Amino acid sequence: MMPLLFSLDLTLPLFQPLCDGLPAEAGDLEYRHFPDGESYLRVGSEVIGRNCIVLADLSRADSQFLPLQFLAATLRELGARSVGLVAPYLCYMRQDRRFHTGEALTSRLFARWISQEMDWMITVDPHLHRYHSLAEIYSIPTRVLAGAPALAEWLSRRGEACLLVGPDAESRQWVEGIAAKSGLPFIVGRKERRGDRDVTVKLPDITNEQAALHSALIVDDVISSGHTILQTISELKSAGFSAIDCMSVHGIFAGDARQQLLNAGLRNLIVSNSIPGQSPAIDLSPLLLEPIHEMLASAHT
Ligand SMILES: O=P(O)(O)OC[C@H]1O[C@H](OP(=O)(O)OP(=O)(O)O)[C@H](O)[C@@H]1O
Repeated sequence: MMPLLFSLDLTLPLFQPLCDGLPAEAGDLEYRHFPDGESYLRVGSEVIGRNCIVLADLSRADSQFLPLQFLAATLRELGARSVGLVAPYLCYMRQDRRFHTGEALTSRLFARWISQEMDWMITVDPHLHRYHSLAEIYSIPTRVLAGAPALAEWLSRRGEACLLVGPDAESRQWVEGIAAKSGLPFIVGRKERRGDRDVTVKLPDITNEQAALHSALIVDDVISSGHTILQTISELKSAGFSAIDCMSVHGIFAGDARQQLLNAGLRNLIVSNSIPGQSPAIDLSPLLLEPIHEMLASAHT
């Protein structure tokens, strides 16, 4: 029997491609709020003995997490055979240690709560910095997919020579992967973060050959406040680059970050459809289909 695909938001750009591609039956879910703001959920589909997949946008997790947990727990109570989570963007990964005494280790707490309600989880390029794998904090089977091949494919379709630029050491993995596929040169900068919106990015010396390209493409995993990219744009402008683009797997764009980046002279802002509402150029659904099948198969064994 086909799996059931549920989401609290049926307008998520990945919902229909996953329904069609898996294929999966769209789960019938009523989700609304009571006048006091509390969530009301009612599952209309018969879920007994069925594999259920929940597609979730976690880019605004503080309002999205509780209804997600209500949904997963309800599917389980109603007799679902398994409940798996597809969270293309995985939130709460940046507080991966106590930087100051007494801080909440939110990455670990979030992972514990998700692991209590879900049987498995698939995500794309989670911010793994001081953790080496999700298994350090998630106790359920997880699968991490790399967005870089999809980014590289977009780049090869565009066919414009450019210098690939990673703003910080963490971005090296994506920039290097894309450079290997495209044969384009790359550099990686050094970032110092002093606060949420207080970062400095310093790029290494740029060779004459690299500068002669005039076109640069900044590659990063996630854009939040946009300050990492703003700093990188400023460095590239000082080095004489006239066409600056930015490509990121996850475009969160907190506040007016998107507009600030465009005002700073960014030519194109290329993001995937992991998060709704950003005119995505890169479709992640082809990446997700096979891993979801594999998770469903292993949930049976
Ligand atoms: O748009 P912004 O608000 O600048 O945030 C996005 C940046 O933050 C993350 O790294 P972070 O600076 O958290 O570094 P980390 O690898 O030390 O966690 C991420 O890799 C981006 O580079």
